[in-house]
Amino acid sequence: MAVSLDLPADAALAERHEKAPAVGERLPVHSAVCFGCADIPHGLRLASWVADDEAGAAVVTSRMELRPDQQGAPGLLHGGLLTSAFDEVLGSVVALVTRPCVTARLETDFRRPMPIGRTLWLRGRVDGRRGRKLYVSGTAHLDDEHGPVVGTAKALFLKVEMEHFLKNSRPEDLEALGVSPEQIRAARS
Ligand SMILES: CCCCCCCCCC(=O)SCCNC(=O)CCNC(=O)[C@H](O)C(C)(C)COP(=O)(O)OP(=O)(O)OC[C@H]1O[C@@H](n2cnc3c(N)ncnc32)[C@H](O)[C@@H]1OP(=O)(O)O
Repeated sequence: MAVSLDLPADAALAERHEKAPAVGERLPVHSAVCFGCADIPHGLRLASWVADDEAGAAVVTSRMELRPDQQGAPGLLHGGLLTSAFDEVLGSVVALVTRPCVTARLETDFRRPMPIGRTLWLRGRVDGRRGRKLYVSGTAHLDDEHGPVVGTAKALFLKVEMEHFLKNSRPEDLEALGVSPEQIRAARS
């Protein structure tokens, strides 16, 4: 049975970490090869900024230009790429609260077609936190931040330890980030 993505009544407010970027700051690319945020030809190339929230929760706004090589139906964005974009935006906003985290469950509702050549503005918010679990939600708007809603998402992210990556990621990618082969071997022994 699918686990609920609804915010539990006893979830705590999820504010930005004291060392996280401030409201208005652009988020740095978190990896030079990330499909979501890096400036690579085949990537989504999302640009993201920290946004304000009345209640003080962590919020991120992201922009995505819809390119001809991202089509599913003729002239329209492939649906899986909206889900990928939400994964990036929601993963980025969660990282303002605590890290590292991974997506455990992500649900997308496709509300309107998304024409190629237009711009998507996505917003992600950490609605609350309970232990390792972070409950997040997102909206995607066409053309500007307050444009028509074309998609919505809800997700659950889980905080993990660095061992998650030391045990599971490809060794050469870890080594490219400065992790030693000894650290990788120790985590896997
Ligand atoms: C600066 C960085 C910016 C990053 C932006 C980009 C972000 C991109 C994020 C990603 O795409 S991450 C890649 C996609 N995700 C994964 O590869 C995760 C694969 N899954 C796993 O590794 C494990 O299933 C996971 C770490 C998520 C959970 O395993 P654990 O062994 O740590 O958790 P456990 O099974 O003990 O479950 C802990 C709780 O979470 C719940 N849970 C676990 N998996 C769940 C799930 N899939 N759906 C719902 N609930 C889940 C589980 O029921 C339980 O609830 P309770 O504590 O209430 O009993």
